[in-house]
Amino acid sequence: MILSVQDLTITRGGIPVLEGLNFALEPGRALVLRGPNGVGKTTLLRTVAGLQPPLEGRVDCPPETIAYAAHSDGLKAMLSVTENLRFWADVFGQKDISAAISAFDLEALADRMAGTLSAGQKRRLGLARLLVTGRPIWVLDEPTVSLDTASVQMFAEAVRAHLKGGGSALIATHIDLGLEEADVFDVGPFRAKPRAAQAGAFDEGFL
Ligand SMILES: Nc1ncnc2c1ncn2[C@@H]1O[C@H](COP(=O)(O)OP(=O)(O)OP(=O)(O)O)[C@@H](O)[C@H]1O
Repeated sequence: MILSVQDLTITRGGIPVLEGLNFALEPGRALVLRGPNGVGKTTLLRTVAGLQPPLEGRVDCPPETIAYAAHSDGLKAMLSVTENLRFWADVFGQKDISAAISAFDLEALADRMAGTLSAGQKRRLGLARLLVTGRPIWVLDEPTVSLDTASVQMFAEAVRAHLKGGGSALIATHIDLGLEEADVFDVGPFRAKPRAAQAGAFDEGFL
């Protein structure tokens, strides 16, 4: 499944933030989004994931092919690690959670309630969820926040395995993931020129 973005202009709070974006992401490829704080990377990922419409242009890719991991982990605090993964596997119609547990070294934590995990352990569990979605296109917003060096490598290995299996990944990050095979797209030059705010901003619900 190819993700294609054409002549995209995106808004936040009704104000255009990035414009004239064009890129494609093919199976087996990773694309790292770079750009300074506040430039619009999160807004771009939300638009690609179908959570908000673009102001102009289009995203060609069925939203049901995308697994989106936002800043927040979205874990169920009162469920165990295993129960969290089973829950998400059920949502996505998948059966096997063992690969997700081993890819993110969660065996020793399998019976712990998610709410009792450390920040980095929660992040590992949040990322392990990607593996139980069965979805080919991963759209990831700052996936390595709270991760130590070994866990960043673990994450990079999981992405690499996903690419080898024909998946793809669009990742906004400020750090070096050690994914030499990834392409890099600096969105900084695509800052939108000032325009009047659009009426009826729709994204306040995401605050
Ligand atoms: N509800 C809102 N109303 C108005 N402006 C907003 C709203 N939410 C975010 N913004 C602004 O939209 C711009 C784009 O934000 P976004 O989160 O997409 O940036 P980012 O590139 O992901 O930043 P970072 O690297 O800090 O995560 C920022 O300047 C931000 O202040």
